[in-house]
Amino acid sequence: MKYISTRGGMAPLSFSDTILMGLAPDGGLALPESYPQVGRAQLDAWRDLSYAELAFEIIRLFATDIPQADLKAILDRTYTAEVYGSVAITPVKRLHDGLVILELSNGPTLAFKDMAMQFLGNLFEYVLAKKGEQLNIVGATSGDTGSAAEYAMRGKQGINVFMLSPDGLMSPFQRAQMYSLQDANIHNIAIKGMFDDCQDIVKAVQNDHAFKSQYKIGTVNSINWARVVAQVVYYFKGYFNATSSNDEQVSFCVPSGNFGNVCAGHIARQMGLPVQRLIVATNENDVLDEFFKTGRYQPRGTANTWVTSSPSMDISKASNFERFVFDLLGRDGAAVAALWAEVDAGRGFDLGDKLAQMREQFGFVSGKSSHADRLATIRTVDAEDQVVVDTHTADGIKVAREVRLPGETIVCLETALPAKFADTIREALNRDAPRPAGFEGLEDLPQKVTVFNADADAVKAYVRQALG
Ligand SMILES: Cc1ncc(COP(=O)(O)O)c(C=O)c1O
Ligand SMILES: N[C@@H](CCOP(=O)(O)O)C(=O)O
Repeated sequence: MKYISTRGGMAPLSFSDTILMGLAPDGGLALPESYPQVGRAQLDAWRDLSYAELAFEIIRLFATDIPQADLKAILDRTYTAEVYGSVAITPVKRLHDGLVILELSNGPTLAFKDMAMQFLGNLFEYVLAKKGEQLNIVGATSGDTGSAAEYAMRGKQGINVFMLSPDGLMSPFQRAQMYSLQDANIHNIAIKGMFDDCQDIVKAVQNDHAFKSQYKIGTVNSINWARVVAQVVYYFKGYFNATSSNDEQVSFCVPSGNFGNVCAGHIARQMGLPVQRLIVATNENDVLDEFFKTGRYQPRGTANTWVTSSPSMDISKASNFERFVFDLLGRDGAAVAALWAEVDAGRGFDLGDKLAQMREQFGFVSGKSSHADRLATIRTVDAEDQVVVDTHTADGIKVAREVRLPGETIVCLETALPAKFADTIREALNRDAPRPAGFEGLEDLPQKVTVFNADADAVKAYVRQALG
């Protein structure tokens, strides 16, 4: 399997080279030349596999340059009950009205990011050792990618992490999770701005080809194909867990910001997983909801991106959306490059003529949620089902209930645990969120962070100095 760029300007690359590359040299994102097709016989054979076995069956279709025994060993040591709290890895629970919650947040940092990031940490270690190389990651987070990456990469040989986060905008728990790490290979940089400013800096660093090659810069954001492919696995597992036969169809409702999670769902559907609809749920930052309702894609600047109580989705420029548009446009890289030139010029674009195709061929629908909706959903799920959900998962449940069709099975992706967003849970329920063992006193630990303006050159100077 070889990888190409969404902007059409990259010679095909192997899986291992793709995951070390980050952004493609033409500024696009990597995708496989085609999606492997999974038929009924394969689904039947996969239904009862363990999570690690299923991950192996799926990822080996994409990671064709890694010897199978090595890939299997990496996956066996990644998806364990010790790391994810149970042998099920991603159990499901059913709400009284039949909605299914797919638990993705039982990993070390209490968010769905651990599902792919733990794999990426082990994969980087393996690939770097084979190639005798090192990697310096410059990443961006709105709250959860950062801690998941730092926990997955801390102490790893040949890897340094420089993680940019929006200064003062993450929850106190999220800040403490990242900034309390004192490992020598972890560098936290708070940017005076929002997540989109951080991600713009990451892309500017990636697009400085001389700097990128001199300092061996890589990514852990969903820019990195390995993140997306590892997320494809839990759509298959969620489907098997939520159904009793491969004759059934399900829909997935996905709290969305950078579009990486639902992009993995789109790829699972393209591979042949029986997915009826992919429901994109946004918070008040509703650029994606606007797109799926009107076809108009108009990313907003920092001044028009709101600080909300589902802060990890405070994103107005969804990186992975480009991967979906590439498929929507029949994989025409030149057309994608032209659309993103419009985006870079601040004009956005209009694909209103493709609305029917988005719904019928690709199964996408969307909805949005507000602070009041979030609080109401947290309260009703607690009262009716005795389950406390986090603010982002609540956005998904709200939208799923709003758009659900008669008889439709909707799997709502749980993207974080409520302990990470304690203030809003207290506001909704008038009591504290349950806090998993091991996180007592987290916010009282000493913190280490450097603050910069949203300036790519300042970040590059910091990286240069830190690497000596
Ligand atoms: C808790 C939580 N929910 C939802 C999202 C949105 O996911 P995505 O950016 O993959 O769309 C994020 C951030 O990515 C998150 O951290
Ligand atoms: N919500 C994310 C934003 C970055 O998303 P990614 O999937 O591209 O890493 C976060 O928590 O940082």
